[in-house]
Amino acid sequence: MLARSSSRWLAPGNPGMLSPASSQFPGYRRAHAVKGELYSPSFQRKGTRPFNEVPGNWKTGWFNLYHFWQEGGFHNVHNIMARQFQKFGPIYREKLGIYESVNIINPEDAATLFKSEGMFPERFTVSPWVAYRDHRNKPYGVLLKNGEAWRFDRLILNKEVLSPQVMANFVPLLNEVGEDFVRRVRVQIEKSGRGKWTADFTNELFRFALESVCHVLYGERLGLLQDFVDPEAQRFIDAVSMMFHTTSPMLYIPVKLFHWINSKTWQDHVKAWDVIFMQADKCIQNVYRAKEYTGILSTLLMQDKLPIDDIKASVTEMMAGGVDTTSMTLQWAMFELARSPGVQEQLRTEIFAAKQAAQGDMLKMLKSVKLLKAAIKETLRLHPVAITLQRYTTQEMVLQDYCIPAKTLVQVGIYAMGRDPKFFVKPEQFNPERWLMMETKYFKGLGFGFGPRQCLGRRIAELEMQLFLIHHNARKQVKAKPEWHKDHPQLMQ
Ligand code: HEM
Repeated sequence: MLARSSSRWLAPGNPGMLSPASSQFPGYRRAHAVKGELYSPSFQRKGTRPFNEVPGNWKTGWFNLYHFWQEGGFHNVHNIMARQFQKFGPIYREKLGIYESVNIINPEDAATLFKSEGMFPERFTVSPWVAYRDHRNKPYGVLLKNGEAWRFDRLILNKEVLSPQVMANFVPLLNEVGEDFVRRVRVQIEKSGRGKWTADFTNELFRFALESVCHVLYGERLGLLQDFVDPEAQRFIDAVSMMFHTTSPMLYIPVKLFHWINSKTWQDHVKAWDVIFMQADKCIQNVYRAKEYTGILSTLLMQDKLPIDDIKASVTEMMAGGVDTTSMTLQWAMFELARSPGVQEQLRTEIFAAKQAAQGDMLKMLKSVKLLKAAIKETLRLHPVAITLQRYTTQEMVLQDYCIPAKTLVQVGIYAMGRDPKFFVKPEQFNPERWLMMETKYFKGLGFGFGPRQCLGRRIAELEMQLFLIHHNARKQVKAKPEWHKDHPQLMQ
């Protein structure tokens, strides 16, 4: 049940967000590190070491890719990367298939990178996602755009999706779904007559997450928390999983090749995106019919600041991005809490006190659950949705004394950083309090990315997870069986 999600959103190894060929936007040239001719390898600032001396295996891309797949490839990328940092130190250069990058782990280096990212930060290109849109002639949303076009859309979307002013609109919508989920679990437990409920919890949480994100996007309930689930909605969930699943094999090899030979992976990828776009389109059509304000989509449509096709593209991306991200994080949070009964007890005490003080005012309550927020941060430290954050350097910079040319793909290994004792004391321990006490959190809490290109759905995700965990932990503590996991070592990986 708690196997690492095969559908990680945005990792390097996990595809991440991507950039289309942005040559369509004048004045903005797509940065791409792969092509050696974009920089001079001999570039070097005084007193620093040249780029070609960065340690790592970056001379044999195809050989490395072969080894990468042998070691479990995409599904093991987090461990492979942590090992590479141990082998080469805090910076290494690698080439996998056609992609080359410089990988860093040190928070100070992450700060150097992000502080210089400029107005148009750009991530790793997830070529299969772009290839699908080009194949079906669909517009890119904010996830896939770059340059001026990205910034224009992003600033408008930020106001409706990320700004503190709109949070109050989301709380009742997400609260309702969180309450319903917990109610459903209790009903199922009672119905079973055994005091427990056996279910495919991953899928239950997928349904919860899709229900939540759709409620804020479309102001509509899909009815996914009922016993009978619309098969179309389940198809959407399966399609999101399939879309991620088929992305990884096509990451480091030119997608054109898969397309050209019409491989099964490419066919499945196209089918998955077709279902995602079709379902999103259906939801969008329903909002057109609604008469009153309902959710983010209708606000964007009423404002009329973005072309309808661009709104649809970004809303579709948000719908697809809002499923396995929050659901997997919640699953990991519950796993960590279950094996740390002391922390769970503290959380319950905090939630109980906040509830008493807030007297039904959810917004007020959310302001006073610091440990809960820290627990989510701690979950993302140990189990980040994205294994790395990526940026193309906008200028020459020095990292760990090495000169890194402009337009180089640099990946911040946030999974490896989160588990390194140099940056976190006793990193293997789930200890949310570290986020409340730590003197410096400088560039360490990067689960949602950083800067103007950080996760657009961050506030929605945070609220959704906080409200879920509030309802999940709102009951009086039933004495937990301590250290049950010792009997289940396979769950400890
Ligand atoms: C636990 C939940 C989530 C995590 C950990 C997460 C993490 C991330 C990360 C790391 C990025 C890349 C940021 C960067 O490069 O600096 C990202 C981007 C993005 N996320 Fe999330 N995400 C989550 C949930 C969501 C949800 C619920 C939505 C939609 C409502 C969403 C929509 C997006 C979009 C559209 C982008 C691309 C933004 C852009 O390129 O401008 N995410 N997310």
